[in-house]
Amino acid sequence: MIKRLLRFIRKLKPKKHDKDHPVIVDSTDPNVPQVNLAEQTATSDHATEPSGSSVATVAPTSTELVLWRPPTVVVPPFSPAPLIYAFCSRVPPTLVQFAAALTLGFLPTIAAQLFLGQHFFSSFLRSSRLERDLMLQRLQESANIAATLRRIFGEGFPSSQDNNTHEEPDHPAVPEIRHLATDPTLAHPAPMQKIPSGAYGPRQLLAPPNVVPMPQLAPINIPEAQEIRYLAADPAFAHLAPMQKIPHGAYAQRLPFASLQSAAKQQTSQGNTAGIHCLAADLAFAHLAPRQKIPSGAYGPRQPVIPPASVPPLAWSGKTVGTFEIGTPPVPHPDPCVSPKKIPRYPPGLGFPNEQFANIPTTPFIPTHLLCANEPGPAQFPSDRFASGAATRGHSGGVELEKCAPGYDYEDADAADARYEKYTISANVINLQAGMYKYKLTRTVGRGANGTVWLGEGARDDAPPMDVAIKVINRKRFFSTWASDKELRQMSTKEGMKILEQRLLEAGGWISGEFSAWLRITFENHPFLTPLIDCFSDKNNFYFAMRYYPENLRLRVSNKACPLQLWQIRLIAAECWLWRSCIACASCTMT
Ligand SMILES: Nc1ncnc2c1ncn2[C@@H]1O[C@H](COP(=O)(O)OP(=O)(O)OP(=O)(O)O)[C@@H](O)[C@H]1O
Repeated sequence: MIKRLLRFIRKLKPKKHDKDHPVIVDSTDPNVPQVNLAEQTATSDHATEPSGSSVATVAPTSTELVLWRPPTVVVPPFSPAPLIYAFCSRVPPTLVQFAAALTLGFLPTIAAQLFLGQHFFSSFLRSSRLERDLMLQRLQESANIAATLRRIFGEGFPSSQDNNTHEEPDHPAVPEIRHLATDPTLAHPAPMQKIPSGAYGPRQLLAPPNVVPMPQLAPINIPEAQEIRYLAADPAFAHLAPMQKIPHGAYAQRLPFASLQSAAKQQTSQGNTAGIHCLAADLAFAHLAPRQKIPSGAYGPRQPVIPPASVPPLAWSGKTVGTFEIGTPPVPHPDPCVSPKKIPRYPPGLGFPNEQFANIPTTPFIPTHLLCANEPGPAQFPSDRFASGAATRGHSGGVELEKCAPGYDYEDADAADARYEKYTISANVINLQAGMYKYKLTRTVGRGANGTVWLGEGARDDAPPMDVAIKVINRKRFFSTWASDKELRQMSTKEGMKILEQRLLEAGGWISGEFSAWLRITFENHPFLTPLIDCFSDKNNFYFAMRYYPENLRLRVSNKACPLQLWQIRLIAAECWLWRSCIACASCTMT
């Protein structure tokens, strides 16, 4: 009796569904997304019936691997189902479907499967719609990143179509998900990847990937934010790099961009640069989120990586960079035994040089005061510092710098250490000496809104030379960009002087702001912005010395000797974009 019962139950058991079997989709069901239907019908061989019930033979796609598929049945063409649907429009469609299946002669169990399947299918689709919205949002962010990339790298940057072909070939996730699902050591990610149990058969141990073994290195404590870089640069995991670049927790919360932005602002105000890195990585790889939910540690502890010999040292002559880094590494002092040069606390003051500029009138307008970060505001600013009568006109086109106001000892200022001392030009090389440092400026490398950047070699007696870029801001030219010609011409009047005083304060405030922002960047080891090495001034110019970068991003990308991968560029672009979007807030806390 029991045996007969078992045989009967076995008979009732549904047949294992076959991926080649057709799927019944009901286009009248509001829970079935029309997009999917359209895609399926467009890409598959199918017979559509007038009622909207269609039978589609769908080739499995990468998305289907994570989709739960309802049990499948074959619906013969010209089935009476449409008629039944038409007459029973008041009955819930799933029940109608159940009845229809029975009418068509299906076993009750299969009909029931269809009924249940419909429920599962619709509830799954609801969650999948969320995924799709998320995906759309991520795509939008990707588009923004792509726009940033194009802004940085110009039109030479591959379009999004090229991106897809490089980064996401047809079905890159399929073997990966299979591996994860079948690998017992990684079985724990499976539930998060929505892979139904047994979807890929019994889980089997995979052979280890064929990679060069890593030399055994002492484990080091790598901050979370760098994990992504190490993982991708690690030869043992290089095969995972195109798909697996997710730092720990990056997707714990999937943040929309606005939240990312405010989180970045918060991290910035706390000086947490590692946090910003993490957020940037989240942004850069968010498009992978729906498919990539691999918890940290899934691939064992990360190891530091010795850079390939082909990676050239970036800037410091005679020095190699210790690890393969994408962003701005902290600038090492040329000689670790020598304590870094003290950077002046305040920017040098704003004055007028004894130099000829056609647009500057000869009326005496002689500021004698050095502007500092703690300068009093305009109301308390001593108006007598413009010693209109005291100026001596050295020549027809310019004004001379007056001596410092009595009581103001320039030598006492922090900037005094680094003050310009010698300035000679020989054989097209400009020699500068500022404190213990000597600089040889050989050529200009760029021009910005406020000054010119020179390439130079910086040296001090007790340390090896280093490449530096020196931004030279000419005082007079700089000030003339703050005060209009008309305002400068009015300086003989009291009102005109007031305006100029205001302009002078604004200009000094800008220099002070630039200076304090740079100091903060330097002392906080900012990940994306270059630190200040030295800062000094003379009566003509302000000098800001920083590390010299022989390549800009565009050149770096096209450098064939040490090419950047698309994901690295993507990360850099995300960092730029995120940083740019919150720099306004950052600068208000910087200055
Ligand atoms: N550290 C550096 N190493 C190499 N080249 C540099 C460096 N800094 C600047 N340059 C070059 O000099 C150009 C001008 O730089 P600068 O910082 O003056 O630009 P900017 O930000 O437009 O100026 P500003 O800050 O006055 O608005 C850059 O476009 C770049 O080509």
